[in-house]
Amino acid sequence: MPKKESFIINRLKSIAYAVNGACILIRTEASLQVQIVIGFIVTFAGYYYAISPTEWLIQIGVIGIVIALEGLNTAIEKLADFVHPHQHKEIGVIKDIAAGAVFLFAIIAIIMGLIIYIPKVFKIHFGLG
Ligand SMILES: Nc1ncnc2c1ncn2[C@@H]1O[C@H](COP(=O)(O)OP(=O)(O)OP(=O)(O)O)[C@@H](O)[C@H]1O
Repeated sequence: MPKKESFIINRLKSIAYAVNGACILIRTEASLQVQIVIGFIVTFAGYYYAISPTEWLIQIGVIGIVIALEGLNTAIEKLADFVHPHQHKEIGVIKDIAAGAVFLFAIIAIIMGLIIYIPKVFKIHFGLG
């Protein structure tokens, strides 16, 4: 009977697998790379417009959710291609739905960004508010 590995060894292995997955995503997925660049741009904007600690928490949370959703979308696309490598109407619908979920949250993220930044832009650049 194979020796059961300790709880800690198993957890460390899980972290190593997850880090490997994150590296694959960052290296190979253009859409995720775009999201990361946008994440850096809004982080710069956060410093520039001196957003509050609560706004930082919201902004970092939203960036994290967008990147995580993009990663899950990629996993669904790869799974769909592996299970059914040829064109199929249902595979198309499955991929569209996965992409649609990311898109819906991206719209929410943009609205949240506008709510945070529009008053600051008007105050700093137009002296209003
Ligand atoms: N096997 C397929 N059968 C039917 N339609 C497909 C299939 N593969 C892709 N499609 C259609 O093409 C769209 C784009 O699919 P694709 O896998 O290229 O994703 P993508 O959004 O371009 O992702 P990425 O650029 O990250 O690879 C899908 O949303 C779907 O409508």
